[in-house]
Amino acid sequence: MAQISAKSSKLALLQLGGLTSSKSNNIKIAQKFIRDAIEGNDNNDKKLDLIVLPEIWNSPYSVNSFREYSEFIPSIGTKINEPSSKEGETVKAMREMAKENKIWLIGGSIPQKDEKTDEIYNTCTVYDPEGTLVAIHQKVHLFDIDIPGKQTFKESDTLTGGKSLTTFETPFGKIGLGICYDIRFPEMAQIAARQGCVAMIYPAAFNTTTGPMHWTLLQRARAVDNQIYVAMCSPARHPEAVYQAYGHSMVVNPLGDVLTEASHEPTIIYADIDVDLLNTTRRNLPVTIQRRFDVYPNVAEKFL
Ligand SMILES: NC(=O)CCC(=O)C(=O)O
Repeated sequence: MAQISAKSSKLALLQLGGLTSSKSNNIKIAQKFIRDAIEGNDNNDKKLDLIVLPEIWNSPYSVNSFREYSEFIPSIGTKINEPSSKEGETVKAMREMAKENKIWLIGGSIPQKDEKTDEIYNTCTVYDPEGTLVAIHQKVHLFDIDIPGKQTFKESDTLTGGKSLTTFETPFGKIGLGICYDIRFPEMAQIAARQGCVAMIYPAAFNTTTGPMHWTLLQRARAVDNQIYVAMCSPARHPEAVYQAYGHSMVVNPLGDVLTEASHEPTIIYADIDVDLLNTTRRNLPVTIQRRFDVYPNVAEKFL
Protein backbone atom coordinates (compact mmCIF):
# COMPACT_ATOMS: atom_id res chain seq x y z
CA MET A 1 0.00 0.00 0.00
CA ALA A 2 2.98 2.25 0.36
CA GLN A 3 2.58 4.99 -2.27
CA ILE A 4 -0.73 6.62 -3.17
CA SER A 5 -1.57 8.23 -6.48
CA ALA A 6 -4.20 10.95 -5.97
CA LYS A 7 -4.64 14.71 -6.24
CA SER A 8 -4.05 16.80 -3.15
CA SER A 9 -7.11 18.57 -1.74
CA LYS A 10 -8.34 21.10 0.77
CA LEU A 11 -10.89 20.50 3.49
CA ALA A 12 -12.81 22.64 5.96
CA LEU A 13 -14.15 21.48 9.31
CA LEU A 14 -17.24 23.38 10.46
CA GLN A 15 -17.34 23.66 14.25
CA LEU A 16 -21.02 24.61 14.34
CA GLY A 17 -22.19 26.92 17.12
CA GLY A 18 -25.61 28.06 18.31
CA LEU A 19 -27.23 24.64 17.82
CA THR A 20 -30.55 24.32 19.62
CA SER A 21 -33.35 21.78 20.05
CA SER A 22 -34.92 23.06 16.79
CA LYS A 23 -33.91 20.84 13.88
CA SER A 24 -34.83 23.43 11.26
CA ASN A 25 -32.79 26.07 13.07
CA ASN A 26 -29.81 23.70 13.16
CA ILE A 27 -30.13 23.10 9.42
CA LYS A 28 -30.09 26.86 8.81
CA ILE A 29 -26.93 27.12 10.93
CA ALA A 30 -25.22 24.40 8.87
CA GLN A 31 -26.25 26.15 5.63
CA LYS A 32 -24.79 29.44 6.85
CA PHE A 33 -21.52 27.82 7.99
CA ILE A 34 -21.15 26.16 4.57
CA ARG A 35 -21.63 29.49 2.77
CA ASP A 36 -19.14 31.09 5.19
CA ALA A 37 -16.59 28.29 4.64
CA ILE A 38 -16.69 28.82 0.89
CA GLU A 39 -16.61 32.62 1.13
CA GLY A 40 -13.80 32.43 3.69
CA ASN A 41 -11.73 30.51 1.15
CA ASP A 42 -12.60 32.73 -1.83
CA ASN A 43 -9.35 34.68 -1.93
CA ASN A 44 -7.23 31.61 -1.46
CA ASP A 45 -5.26 30.02 -4.32
CA LYS A 46 -6.51 26.57 -3.43
CA LYS A 47 -10.13 25.64 -4.09
CA LEU A 48 -12.08 24.09 -1.24
CA ASP A 49 -12.90 20.46 -2.08
CA LEU A 50 -14.46 18.92 0.98
CA ILE A 51 -16.52 20.15 3.93
CA VAL A 52 -17.06 18.23 7.18
CA LEU A 53 -19.87 18.70 9.72
CA PRO A 54 -19.78 17.47 13.35
CA GLU A 55 -21.45 14.52 15.10
CA ILE A 56 -25.23 14.72 15.80
CA TRP A 57 -25.62 18.34 14.78
CA ASN A 58 -29.35 18.37 13.92
CA SER A 59 -30.46 17.04 17.33
CA PRO A 60 -29.45 17.43 20.98
CA TYR A 61 -26.73 14.87 21.81
CA SER A 62 -28.85 12.92 24.26
CA VAL A 63 -30.07 9.31 24.29
CA ASN A 64 -33.62 10.57 24.89
CA SER A 65 -33.60 12.71 21.74
CA PHE A 66 -32.18 10.34 19.13
CA ARG A 67 -35.48 8.61 18.23
CA GLU A 68 -37.46 11.86 18.09
CA TYR A 69 -34.95 13.51 15.72
CA SER A 70 -34.23 10.41 13.63
CA GLU A 71 -34.78 10.33 9.87
CA PHE A 72 -34.93 7.76 7.12
CA ILE A 73 -31.84 7.78 4.92
CA PRO A 74 -32.23 6.66 1.29
CA SER A 75 -29.83 4.22 -0.31
CA ILE A 76 -26.39 5.01 -1.71
CA GLY A 77 -26.60 6.42 -5.23
CA THR A 78 -29.75 8.49 -4.62
CA LYS A 79 -29.38 11.63 -6.73
CA ILE A 80 -30.58 15.16 -6.13
CA ASN A 81 -33.17 14.97 -8.92
CA GLU A 82 -34.65 11.71 -7.70
CA PRO A 83 -35.48 12.49 -4.08
CA SER A 84 -36.68 9.57 -2.01
CA SER A 85 -40.12 10.15 -0.56
CA LYS A 86 -38.77 8.64 2.65
CA GLU A 87 -35.82 10.96 3.18
CA GLY A 88 -35.93 13.41 6.07
CA GLU A 89 -35.44 17.17 6.00
CA THR A 90 -31.79 17.02 7.11
CA VAL A 91 -30.78 14.57 4.36
CA LYS A 92 -32.62 16.63 1.75
CA ALA A 93 -30.92 19.80 2.99
CA MET A 94 -27.47 18.18 2.90
CA ARG A 95 -27.94 16.92 -0.67
CA GLU A 96 -28.93 20.42 -1.70
CA MET A 97 -26.05 22.05 0.18
CA ALA A 98 -23.55 19.78 -1.60
CA LYS A 99 -25.05 20.42 -5.04
CA GLU A 100 -25.60 24.18 -4.66
CA ASN A 101 -22.05 24.70 -3.48
CA LYS A 102 -20.48 22.06 -5.80
CA ILE A 103 -18.64 20.53 -2.87
CA TRP A 104 -18.03 17.11 -1.34
CA LEU A 105 -19.94 17.11 1.94
CA ILE A 106 -19.25 14.73 4.81
CA GLY A 107 -22.49 15.44 6.62
CA GLY A 108 -21.36 14.88 10.21
CA SER A 109 -23.85 12.49 11.74
CA ILE A 110 -27.58 12.45 12.43
CA PRO A 111 -29.84 9.92 14.13
CA GLN A 112 -31.07 7.48 11.46
CA LYS A 113 -34.22 5.36 11.68
CA ASP A 114 -34.00 2.01 9.92
CA GLU A 115 -37.12 1.60 7.82
CA LYS A 116 -37.36 -2.17 8.31
CA THR A 117 -36.23 -2.75 11.89
CA ASP A 118 -37.16 0.57 13.52
CA GLU A 119 -33.66 0.62 15.06
CA ILE A 120 -31.88 3.96 15.49
CA TYR A 121 -28.27 4.49 14.37
CA ASN A 122 -25.78 7.35 14.68
CA THR A 123 -25.08 7.80 10.97
CA CYS A 124 -22.78 9.79 8.74
CA THR A 125 -23.81 10.43 5.12
CA VAL A 126 -21.57 11.74 2.35
CA TYR A 127 -22.64 13.65 -0.80
CA ASP A 128 -20.68 14.39 -3.97
CA PRO A 129 -20.82 17.82 -5.71
CA GLU A 130 -23.86 16.65 -7.74
CA GLY A 131 -25.77 16.03 -4.51
CA THR A 132 -25.62 12.25 -4.91
CA LEU A 133 -25.48 10.24 -1.69
CA VAL A 134 -22.22 8.29 -2.03
CA ALA A 135 -21.52 6.78 1.42
CA ILE A 136 -23.30 5.89 4.65
CA HIS A 137 -21.43 5.04 7.87
CA GLN A 138 -23.28 3.84 10.96
CA LYS A 139 -21.22 4.39 14.14
CA VAL A 140 -19.78 0.98 14.93
CA HIS A 141 -18.63 1.45 18.52
CA LEU A 142 -21.32 2.99 20.71
CA PHE A 143 -20.22 5.52 23.31
CA ASP A 144 -20.96 3.69 26.56
CA ILE A 145 -18.67 4.97 29.31
CA ASP A 146 -18.89 5.67 33.01
CA ILE A 147 -16.37 7.95 34.71
CA PRO A 148 -18.19 8.48 38.02
CA GLY A 149 -18.93 12.11 38.85
CA LYS A 150 -17.50 13.27 35.53
CA GLN A 151 -18.90 11.71 32.40
CA THR A 152 -21.44 8.94 32.01
CA PHE A 153 -23.10 8.20 28.68
CA LYS A 154 -24.82 5.12 27.26
CA GLU A 155 -25.61 5.44 23.57
CA SER A 156 -26.68 1.78 23.57
CA ASP A 157 -29.77 2.75 25.63
CA THR A 158 -31.37 3.91 22.38
CA LEU A 159 -28.90 3.30 19.54
CA THR A 160 -27.77 0.20 17.66
CA GLY A 161 -24.16 -0.17 16.52
CA GLY A 162 -23.29 -0.38 12.82
CA LYS A 163 -21.92 -3.58 11.42
CA SER A 164 -19.54 -2.50 8.69
CA LEU A 165 -16.59 -0.28 7.86
CA THR A 166 -16.91 2.53 5.33
CA THR A 167 -14.61 4.08 2.74
CA PHE A 168 -15.48 6.10 -0.35
CA GLU A 169 -13.66 7.18 -3.49
CA THR A 170 -13.12 10.83 -4.45
CA PRO A 171 -10.94 12.48 -7.14
CA PHE A 172 -8.49 13.22 -4.31
CA GLY A 173 -8.18 9.69 -3.00
CA LYS A 174 -10.09 7.18 -0.94
CA ILE A 175 -11.36 8.37 2.44
CA GLY A 176 -12.29 6.31 5.49
CA LEU A 177 -15.07 7.24 7.90
CA GLY A 178 -15.55 6.74 11.63
CA ILE A 179 -17.72 8.52 14.17
CA CYS A 180 -16.22 9.87 17.40
CA TYR A 181 -15.77 6.90 19.81
CA ASP A 182 -14.83 4.80 16.75
CA ILE A 183 -11.41 6.51 16.89
CA ARG A 184 -10.56 4.60 20.07
CA PHE A 185 -10.53 1.37 18.06
CA PRO A 186 -7.32 1.46 16.01
CA GLU A 187 -8.31 -1.45 13.78
CA MET A 188 -10.74 0.75 11.84
CA ALA A 189 -8.09 3.27 10.79
CA GLN A 190 -5.57 0.51 10.18
CA ILE A 191 -7.90 -1.34 7.81
CA ALA A 192 -8.81 1.90 5.98
CA ALA A 193 -5.12 2.74 5.54
CA ARG A 194 -4.34 -0.73 4.24
CA GLN A 195 -7.20 -0.31 1.76
CA GLY A 196 -5.42 2.77 0.40
CA CYS A 197 -7.17 5.66 2.19
CA VAL A 198 -5.38 9.01 2.37
CA ALA A 199 -7.40 10.12 5.41
CA MET A 200 -9.70 9.00 8.19
CA ILE A 201 -12.38 11.56 8.96
CA TYR A 202 -14.41 11.41 12.17
CA PRO A 203 -17.40 13.65 12.88
CA ALA A 204 -17.15 13.77 16.67
CA ALA A 205 -18.31 15.24 19.98
CA PHE A 206 -15.88 14.42 22.78
CA ASN A 207 -16.64 16.11 26.12
CA THR A 208 -14.84 18.26 28.65
CA THR A 209 -13.62 15.19 30.60
CA THR A 210 -12.28 12.88 27.89
CA GLY A 211 -11.41 15.66 25.43
CA PRO A 212 -8.44 17.01 27.42
CA MET A 213 -7.34 13.40 28.15
CA HIS A 214 -7.31 11.84 24.72
CA TRP A 215 -8.65 13.97 21.81
CA THR A 216 -5.26 15.02 20.43
CA LEU A 217 -3.41 11.87 21.45
CA LEU A 218 -5.84 9.58 19.61
CA GLN A 219 -5.69 11.58 16.39
CA ARG A 220 -1.91 11.77 16.41
CA ALA A 221 -1.69 8.04 17.18
CA ARG A 222 -4.03 7.02 14.32
CA ALA A 223 -2.13 9.34 11.96
CA VAL A 224 1.39 8.18 12.87
CA ASP A 225 0.57 4.46 13.02
CA ASN A 226 -1.04 4.50 9.61
CA GLN A 227 0.76 7.41 7.91
CA ILE A 228 -2.52 9.03 6.89
CA TYR A 229 -4.30 12.32 7.55
CA VAL A 230 -6.76 12.30 10.46
CA ALA A 231 -9.48 14.88 11.07
CA MET A 232 -12.10 15.22 13.80
CA CYS A 233 -14.91 17.77 13.54
CA SER A 234 -16.77 18.71 16.74
CA PRO A 235 -19.63 21.07 17.53
CA ALA A 236 -18.65 24.18 19.50
CA ARG A 237 -19.21 24.17 23.26
CA HIS A 238 -22.66 25.34 24.30
CA PRO A 239 -23.09 26.63 27.86
CA GLU A 240 -26.73 25.51 28.04
CA ALA A 241 -26.32 22.03 26.57
CA VAL A 242 -26.63 18.99 28.85
CA TYR A 243 -23.60 17.47 27.11
CA GLN A 244 -20.65 19.85 26.80
CA ALA A 245 -18.84 19.13 23.54
CA TYR A 246 -15.08 19.59 23.71
CA GLY A 247 -14.75 21.56 20.45
CA HIS A 248 -11.09 21.65 19.32
CA SER A 249 -11.79 20.37 15.78
CA MET A 250 -8.44 19.28 14.42
CA VAL A 251 -6.47 17.98 11.45
CA VAL A 252 -3.29 15.93 11.87
CA ASN A 253 -0.85 15.02 9.07
CA PRO A 254 0.82 11.62 8.42
CA LEU A 255 3.85 12.70 10.49
CA GLY A 256 1.58 13.24 13.49
CA ASP A 257 1.81 17.05 13.40
CA VAL A 258 -1.31 18.98 14.40
CA LEU A 259 -1.88 21.14 11.30
CA THR A 260 -4.76 23.14 12.69
CA GLU A 261 -6.86 23.16 15.86
CA ALA A 262 -9.95 25.17 16.82
CA SER A 263 -10.67 26.49 20.30
CA HIS A 264 -14.08 25.59 21.79
CA GLU A 265 -15.85 28.53 20.07
CA PRO A 266 -17.87 28.30 16.83
CA THR A 267 -15.40 28.49 13.95
CA ILE A 268 -14.20 27.07 10.64
CA ILE A 269 -10.75 25.56 10.18
CA TYR A 270 -9.05 24.63 6.90
CA ALA A 271 -6.29 22.17 6.03
CA ASP A 272 -4.57 20.75 2.96
CA ILE A 273 -4.46 17.02 2.37
CA ASP A 274 -1.05 16.85 0.72
CA VAL A 275 -0.58 13.46 -0.95
CA ASP A 276 3.10 14.24 -1.69
CA LEU A 277 3.76 14.65 2.03
CA LEU A 278 1.95 11.37 2.73
CA ASN A 279 4.08 9.58 0.11
CA THR A 280 7.31 11.17 1.33
CA THR A 281 6.52 10.13 4.91
CA ARG A 282 5.97 6.55 3.75
CA ARG A 283 9.15 6.57 1.67
CA ASN A 284 11.31 7.95 4.50
CA LEU A 285 9.79 5.78 7.23
CA PRO A 286 8.71 2.69 5.28
CA VAL A 287 6.65 0.97 8.02
CA THR A 288 3.77 0.39 5.60
CA ILE A 289 5.87 -2.17 3.73
CA GLN A 290 7.78 -3.56 6.70
CA ARG A 291 4.92 -5.32 8.48
CA ARG A 292 5.73 -8.85 9.69
CA PHE A 293 2.50 -10.74 9.18
CA ASP A 294 4.55 -13.94 9.41
CA VAL A 295 5.11 -13.04 13.10
CA TYR A 296 1.61 -11.69 13.89
CA PRO A 297 -0.63 -13.22 11.21
CA ASN A 298 -4.21 -12.38 12.14
CA VAL A 299 -4.62 -10.53 15.40
CA ALA A 300 -8.41 -10.78 15.47
CA GLU A 301 -8.42 -14.57 15.05
CA LYS A 302 -5.82 -14.95 17.77
CA PHE A 303 -7.87 -13.22 20.46
CA LEU A 304 -11.47 -14.06 19.60
N1 LIG B 1 -19.73 10.99 21.06
C1 LIG B 1 -18.78 10.18 21.40
O1 LIG B 1 -18.63 9.08 20.88
C2 LIG B 1 -17.87 10.67 22.48
C3 LIG B 1 -16.59 9.88 22.59
C4 LIG B 1 -15.74 10.38 23.68
O2 LIG B 1 -15.98 11.40 24.29
C5 LIG B 1 -14.56 9.58 24.03
O3 LIG B 1 -13.90 9.94 25.01
O4 LIG B 1 -14.26 8.59 23.36
